[in-house]
Amino acid sequence: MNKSITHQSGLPTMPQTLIFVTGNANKLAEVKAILGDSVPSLDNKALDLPELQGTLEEITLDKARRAAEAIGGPVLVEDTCLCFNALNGLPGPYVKWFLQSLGHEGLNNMLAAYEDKSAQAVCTFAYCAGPGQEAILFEGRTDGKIVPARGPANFGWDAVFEYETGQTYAEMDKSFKNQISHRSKALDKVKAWLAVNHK
Ligand SMILES: O=P(O)(O)OP(=O)(O)OP(=O)(O)OC[C@H]1O[C@@H](n2cnc3c(O)ncnc32)[C@H](O)[C@@H]1O
Ligand SMILES: [Mg+2]
Repeated sequence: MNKSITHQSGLPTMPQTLIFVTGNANKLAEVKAILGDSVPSLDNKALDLPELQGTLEEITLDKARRAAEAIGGPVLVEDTCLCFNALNGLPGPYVKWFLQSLGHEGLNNMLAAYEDKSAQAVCTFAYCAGPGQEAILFEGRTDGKIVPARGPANFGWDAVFEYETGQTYAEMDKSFKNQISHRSKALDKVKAWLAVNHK
């Protein structure tokens, strides 16, 4: 079994609306585009939840727990990491703060001392059925490399993450990004799980 998905059999089906808690409008747009009508009861709430420091699993589980407490019902959250292989996975879950402080150029400069510019984009969704319930994780990873910024700069580090096609995420058609991205790989697993467990 894929260790990033923890299936819980025998869970009751839950007819309530599932709330995707994110303060990030770009994430929301991609999630809607990828899921389409496959999860008809999905709604959104923009909360900027405090995020624990730790491994990406710990951070996402804690985020889901806090979101379920805030919403009082079933929630979906996700945390996105950008992991530089030369830096043993850093900045990882802290990329938001590195990007905010250093910009695209700074992210490139972090790798100036290394020949290895390879990186992984990692998306971890967590589903939590409600306050006090254990969350379930769904992970997707896409390999790429860090390059000087190319393409529109309106979504995070899209402009510095180059995929194997030679395009950065920012240079791609949105629909192509949504076929190969870390987020779409994680959402494939979410979709399959929700189809069985959340009707
Ligand atoms: O409310 P939440 O969902 O937490 O939204 P956020 O923007 O705070 O997102 P994260 O905590 O997951 O931080 C991830 C950082 O990576 C950025 N990011 C997320 N997904 C991305 C993607 O597909 N392409 C480029 N940048 C992305 C995002 O803008 C943040 O700077
Ligand atoms: Mg966040």
